[in-house]
Amino acid sequence: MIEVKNLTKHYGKHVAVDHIHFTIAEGEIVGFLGPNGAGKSTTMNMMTGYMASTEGEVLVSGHSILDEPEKAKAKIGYLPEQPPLYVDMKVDEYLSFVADIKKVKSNEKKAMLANIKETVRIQEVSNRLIKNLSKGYKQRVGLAQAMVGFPEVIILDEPTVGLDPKQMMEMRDVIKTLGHKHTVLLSSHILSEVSAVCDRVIIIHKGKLVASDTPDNLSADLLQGSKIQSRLKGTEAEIIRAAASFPIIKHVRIVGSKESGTIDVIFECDGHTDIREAVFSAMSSHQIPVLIQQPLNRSLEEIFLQVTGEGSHYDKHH
Ligand SMILES: Nc1ncnc2c1ncn2[C@@H]1O[C@H](COP(=O)(O)OP(=O)(O)OP(=O)(O)O)[C@@H](O)[C@H]1O
Repeated sequence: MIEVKNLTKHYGKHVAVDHIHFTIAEGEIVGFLGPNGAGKSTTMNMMTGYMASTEGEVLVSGHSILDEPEKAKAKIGYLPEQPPLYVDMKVDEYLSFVADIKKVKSNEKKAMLANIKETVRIQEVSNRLIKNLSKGYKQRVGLAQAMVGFPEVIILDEPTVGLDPKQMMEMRDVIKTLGHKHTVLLSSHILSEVSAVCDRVIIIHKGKLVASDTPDNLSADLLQGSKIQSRLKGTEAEIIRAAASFPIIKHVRIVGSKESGTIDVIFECDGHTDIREAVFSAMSSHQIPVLIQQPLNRSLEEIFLQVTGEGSHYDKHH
C-alpha cells in the first residue's frame, strides 16, 4: 500500500530524516513513534507530498508521490499537526468546501459528508462556527477533512495532542473504526496511545528507524530475560554475595519477604542475555534454592526509552 524507500531530508547540514525504509500493508493501523524532534512530521510531510525529500521515494499503491503526485495524493488523506481549518466557516460549509477542492462529484457529496460526520461524530456541530468548537471537536473536523473523498490511506500527525483525556479516548475510538476501511498511519510521542490503537509500531529517533514491530513483540523481543523477579531461600547477605559472583547480573533489588525464610528479589542484566540461567547458576553455586522465577516485561514506555537511548540502561549495551 505505502512503500517508503530510503527517505532522507536535510535541513541545511541537519539530517532530520536519515534513510528511513518501511512499508505499510493495506488495512494496517501503524503508529509512528518518536520523541519530539525525531523527524515524524518531516517524514509525514514527505509522505503526503507537502515537502520534497532530499533523497529516497514514497510510493502509494505503486504511484510515486513526486512523479505522479495527482494519482498518489488522491489516495491519501492528511491531518497535519496544525489542521487546515477555516475557523470563520461553519462545519458543514467547510466540509463542503473541502469536497469541492477535492473534486468530489456533486451527486455523491451529500451522502459522503453525512457518512464522514457520523464516523467522526461531529453531526451535532454541523451548523456551528469552527472557531467556537472545543479542541476535541476541531480536531475531529480536521480528521473529517482528511477523510473527504474516502482516500485509502489516512495519515494523522499527533492527532490527540492538546486534547483532554475524554476527547483523547473519543479520538482513539474514531481512529480504531477508521482501520476497518482505511490504512492508517498516526504519529505520536505517547506510547500508551499507539499501543492502544495500532497493529504495529515504527519507532524513529534522530531521524533513524530504530524498531518496527507489534506492541507485544516489541515488549517480548527487546526485553525477554533481561529482568526477572525470583523467590529465594536464603538471607539477603547470601543472595547479594551470590549475585556479585556473576558479573552478568548488574542490578539486585530486594523486594521483600512474602513467605517465611524466603526473599523476593528483582535481578536485572544488561542487554539481551537470558538472566534466568545466570540467576539460577549463581544461586545454586551458593546453595541458595530458587523457588520461583518470573520474567518481568517492561512497559512500552521503558522499551521506548531503551531503543531511543534515553533510558538509564541503554548506553551500557549500545
Ligand atoms: N523547516 C525546518 N528547518 C530546519 N529544521 C527543521 C525544520 N523543520 C524541522 N526541523 C528540525 O528537524 C528535526 C525533525 O523535526 P520534526 O518536526 O520532523 O520532528 P517530530 O518528530 O515531528 O517532532 P515534533 O513532535 O516536535 O513535531 C528537528 O530537529 C527539527 O528541529
